[in-house]
Amino acid sequence: MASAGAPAIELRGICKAFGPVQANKDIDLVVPRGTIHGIIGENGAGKSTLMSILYGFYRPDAGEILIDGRPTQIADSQAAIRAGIGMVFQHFKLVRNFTVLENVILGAEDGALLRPSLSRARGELKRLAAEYGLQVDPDALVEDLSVGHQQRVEILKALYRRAEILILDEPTGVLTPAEADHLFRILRGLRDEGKTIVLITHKLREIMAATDNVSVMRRGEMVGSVRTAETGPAELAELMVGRKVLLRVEKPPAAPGAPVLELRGLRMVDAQGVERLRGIDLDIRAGEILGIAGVAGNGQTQLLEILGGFPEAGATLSGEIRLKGAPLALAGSNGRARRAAGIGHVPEDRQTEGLIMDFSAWENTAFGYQDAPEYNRGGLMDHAAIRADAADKIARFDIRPPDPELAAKNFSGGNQQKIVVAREVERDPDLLLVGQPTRGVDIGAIEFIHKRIVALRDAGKAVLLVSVELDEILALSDRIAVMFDGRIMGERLPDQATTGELGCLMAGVDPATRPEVVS
Ligand SMILES: Nc1ncnc2c1ncn2[C@@H]1O[C@H](COP(=O)(O)OP(=O)(O)OP(=O)(O)O)[C@@H](O)[C@H]1O
Repeated sequence: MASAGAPAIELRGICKAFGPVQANKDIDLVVPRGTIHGIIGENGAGKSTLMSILYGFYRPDAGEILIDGRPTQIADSQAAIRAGIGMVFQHFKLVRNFTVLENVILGAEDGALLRPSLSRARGELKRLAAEYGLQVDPDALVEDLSVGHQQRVEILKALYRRAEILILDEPTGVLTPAEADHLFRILRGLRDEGKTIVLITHKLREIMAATDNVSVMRRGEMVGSVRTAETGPAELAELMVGRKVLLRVEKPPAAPGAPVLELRGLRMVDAQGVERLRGIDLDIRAGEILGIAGVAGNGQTQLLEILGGFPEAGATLSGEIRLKGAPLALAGSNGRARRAAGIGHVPEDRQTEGLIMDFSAWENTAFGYQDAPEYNRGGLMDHAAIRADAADKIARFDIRPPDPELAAKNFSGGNQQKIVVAREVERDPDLLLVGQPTRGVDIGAIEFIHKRIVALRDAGKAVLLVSVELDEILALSDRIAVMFDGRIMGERLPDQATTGELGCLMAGVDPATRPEVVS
């Protein structure tokens, strides 16, 4: 039995070090039952480490965990599940070629895939889905589901295991705005049923909209817990970063010059014969930021990959790309050749495309630019020069920990992103391609990355920005193009576009022809 009135979670004096890095220092945290509790903090502040301790992935070096008032040892994730704790990770842990039902029961029951238990499980899954608004077809293969639906499966998996506490790590990073709204409705529903939710996010908007209380971490320490109703974004930002943060982008009006990138009739058919780009015409001028808005999966990824010089294997391309008036090869190119031509590229997925995760930070800062004269001496790569350059970038971008020898995989997500941005922006490219530049990045670093992108524009460079964050598109872009189903649905100026209008274009509806759909 739970002690009446005891908090769902209480952490006392939790400490955890990774070598010299003290990821959690003497952390206390109280999460009352039946509440949504936000955890915020800069990249590398120790949020994921703390939640991984609660979920049994790491053993703390010191400290105590109480669940419902009872001291509880959580040696592994099975123990966490027994204690009623479920976790939804940033990168889902589903088996892609299994059905929803198979994924939900996998590991939850003895003899998991036996028929009788399968039919019982199906009934239970349907009940949970109906009760919490988590509709999803039990027989669909996970690989055929949208990201939002895959996340529902993760939540259903936790509920099926009778989780009373649900931890979500950056759950909206991969969702569309509509999917994110739906998720928060679900979380409020779960809270109202008495469940306890812990939400890690970098988005203060989500903290303000969805949480009851919020705790702030900085550099491994817990610096404060407050009731959400009694605080605001500016105060939270300051607590997180330890200084005032501008929550908007300051930029002078653009002064566009000659076209840097010209696309004419760019088409791409993938190896399965699906037409992903259906004739893209775009111009980007020197000194301007063109933002491409759109729901993920409408061709933005393919566009960036082609421009960046690594189109999907087996794709057929046609059309024309010109960089400063000179034609660029469509296929048969590569990222190094594109970079040498003056195209910098911050890919959408830093882990698979932006970094080599097992390589050190210093090696990664040269990735794609190995041929640069300053990195080579006497026909050999000059490791000392690359290391010195990396140390300089680490200092100027405040990458933490400031250790050039650390493998990319051992940096937190936001610091990994800074390594990629530092490498590409510092090269002063004529055209910078940026995909989701601030995904998983804290607000201090967002401010910094946005400033660097604007500075590049002000130095007369062209920027192509792809982001699923409409706020980011609106804040940074000088012009906005909306992509839907492999086409440009329309172009708008940011100060003339409403989010309703952009939302319509993102859903494939042109408000110019159907004005009744824009409120
Ligand atoms: N397995 C590991 N080995 C070495 N260092 C690690 C490991 N896991 C985390 N760290 C370090 O511990 C610190 C805390 O990382 P953690 O991932 O908990 O931060 P976070 O607050 O979740 O960051 P982010 O918002 O970027 O996800 C960081 O300095 C990170 O580099």
